[in-house]
Amino acid sequence: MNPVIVTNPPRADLATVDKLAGFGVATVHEAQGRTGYLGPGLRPVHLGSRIGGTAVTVVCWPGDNLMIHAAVEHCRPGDLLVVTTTSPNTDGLFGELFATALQHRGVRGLVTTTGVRDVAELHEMGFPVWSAAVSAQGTVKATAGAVNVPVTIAGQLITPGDAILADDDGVVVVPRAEADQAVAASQARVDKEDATRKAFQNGELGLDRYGLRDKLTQLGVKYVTAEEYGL
Ligand SMILES: O=C([O-])CC(=O)C(=O)O
Ligand SMILES: [Mg+2]
Repeated sequence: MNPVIVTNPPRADLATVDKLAGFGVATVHEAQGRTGYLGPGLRPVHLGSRIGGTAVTVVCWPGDNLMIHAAVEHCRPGDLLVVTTTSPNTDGLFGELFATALQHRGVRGLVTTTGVRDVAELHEMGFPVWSAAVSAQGTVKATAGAVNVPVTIAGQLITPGDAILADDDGVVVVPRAEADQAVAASQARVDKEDATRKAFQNGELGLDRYGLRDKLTQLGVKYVTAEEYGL
């Protein structure tokens, strides 16, 4: 671990981030070729938020939130804090006091591979959090880590300034350089799904709409009566 704090990294355009957030995590993940999803291990502490922001990354040591304190002063309006640790740890590194400081700076939310606490207060404040755990376990402020360096969560690379989108389905990262392309691809997917939804509302089957009957035949799937099957 190289202890470093990187200041003012370039960020994705916030209007573009807001457009991406509006599409939702599943749509953007699909639209960018089923990449960027940070996995089912990161869950919203409270349901019902759909946000996007630009990543400020933090690498802490397990059970140590020193670098979150260091990161706060480098946060700008529109950012979203992304915290991970040098090895897996579910202690409650983050709570309402950090959220208060971040809200003051215009930070939109937190994504962390650790645990968080003060969840009732976080809910009351309207500060959205995605975490691996809820844990009251307290932590120390002792060990140097890093702020605004590239990190990997669930195999996905997050570079500071990338777009991070989060909703009830989880969290997805969109690389800064690919944000415009992801907007176009997501809009195309929404248009396609709008047409599919209308068709389903009219009773059309996915089997016919997607040409899946032939596929079933090709795969050797046979129709048999319940009697033939012995039911
Ligand atoms: O202070 C801590 O260690 C974490 C916390 O509970 C808070 O931010 O309120
Ligand atoms: Mg607290």
